[in-house]
Amino acid sequence: MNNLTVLVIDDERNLVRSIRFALMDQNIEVLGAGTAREGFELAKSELPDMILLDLGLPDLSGLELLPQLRQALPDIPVIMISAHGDTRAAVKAVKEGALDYITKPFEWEELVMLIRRSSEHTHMVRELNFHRQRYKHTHRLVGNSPQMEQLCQTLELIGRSSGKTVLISGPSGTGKALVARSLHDVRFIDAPFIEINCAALPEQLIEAELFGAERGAYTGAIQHRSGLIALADGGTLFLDEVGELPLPLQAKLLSFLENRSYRPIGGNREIQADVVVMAATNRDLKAEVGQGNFRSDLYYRLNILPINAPSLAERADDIPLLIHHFSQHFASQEGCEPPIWNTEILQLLRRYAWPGNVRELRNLVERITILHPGQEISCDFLPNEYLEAADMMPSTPAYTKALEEKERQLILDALQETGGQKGLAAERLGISRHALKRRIQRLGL
Ligand SMILES: Nc1ncnc2c1ncn2[C@@H]1O[C@H](COP(=O)(O)OP(=O)(O)OP(=O)(O)O)[C@@H](O)[C@H]1O
Repeated sequence: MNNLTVLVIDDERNLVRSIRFALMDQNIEVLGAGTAREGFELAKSELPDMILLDLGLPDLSGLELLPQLRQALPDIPVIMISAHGDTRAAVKAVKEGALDYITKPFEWEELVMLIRRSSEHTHMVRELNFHRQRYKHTHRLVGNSPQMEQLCQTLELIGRSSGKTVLISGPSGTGKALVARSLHDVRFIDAPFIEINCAALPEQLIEAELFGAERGAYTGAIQHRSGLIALADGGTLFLDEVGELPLPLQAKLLSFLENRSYRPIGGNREIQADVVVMAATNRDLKAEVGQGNFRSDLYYRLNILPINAPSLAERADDIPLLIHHFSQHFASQEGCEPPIWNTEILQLLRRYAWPGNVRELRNLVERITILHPGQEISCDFLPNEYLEAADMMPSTPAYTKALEEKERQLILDALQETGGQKGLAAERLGISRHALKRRIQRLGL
């Protein structure tokens, strides 16, 4: 772990000393304060990575100091220290903004785990805030890998240009629709964003949807119908899956892109529309041109400002951040606690190939958040296909061995401390009994 600084606000000097001693070999520096006032001043001057705050202090109670700390230093997580029988107050503190609580006397491993978790949490929150500040308009796109930074920069540049035609390419589920929406947000404050999926409707309907139709233009057209281009006037028209557009309509779209005017079905006058056209495709349009499925003139007309949405495997560095983001999102949607993903599973998911890209990741996180709220998530929670696929991926043997060794030691310690009682040991490790059994078998213990 990198150097961390923890401020312990507790009037038991011995406790501060033993925490300092216990955390020494973890590279964690411990500062101590015996009163609320002293703690508050030290927190402001030293800006520790987290604060351990006792509920009972001589001047103010921990519950009284907590809101002051949250207000002055909202980025620093606070973990409450409670004595036995004081759980109710600790739970109240968590409701009022503390990240967690720990009960005296501590289990040192539990304390280290709590500190580690909360430091990861803070790190993620800071990363997300930093990213959102940097690219104000593209804040919907989560990720801070070099690929995403590059993408956000490109979006800011194109969004501020006067370019009116953009082609967004990339595999399915990489966020092309989100890219289009972010680009729209860079350029417009309050303008329509109109979307159509070219693969979802038959040819005749797409034509009527896009260009509109005059009354009596075809059977069933009993009144004049405005098209989506008219609705998008002054804003953006987003053509999703443009590669699926039938050839006759490709010609009509090309004519619109060239003249920025069109004729509704059955109409005899040209209508002007000031529209930014963003088209997205998961096909290789150039290859489609070669095969005669896509008009080359339309391809070149669309491809003036190309944007490439990278696959998730290409930007695996973003996976932990995306998992954190979606866990928070679904937990707040469901009104539950987000699950806690352990390091092992994050490593495994970084190595997985993600054929369904961010959409697949989002679905996985949704499922796990709903089924296992607030739980610590290890690889045992993953469907088999992930384990099998990740097993096939190369990982360094030294890494795998070190991980196994660590796991073996943790399990042996837990079993020894609980006199070999598997149920208790599993509880101590924060995993299910079944998961513990599987690991014992796998590690040949
Ligand atoms: N960088 C990202 N940050 C946050 N959410 C993302 C990101 N990329 C994609 N998503 C989410 O993943 C899901 C799929 O994204 P989207 O529909 O934009 O992909 P797409 O490339 O347009 O897919 P398709 O080609 O299948 O239409 C959406 O729920 C979207 O919100």
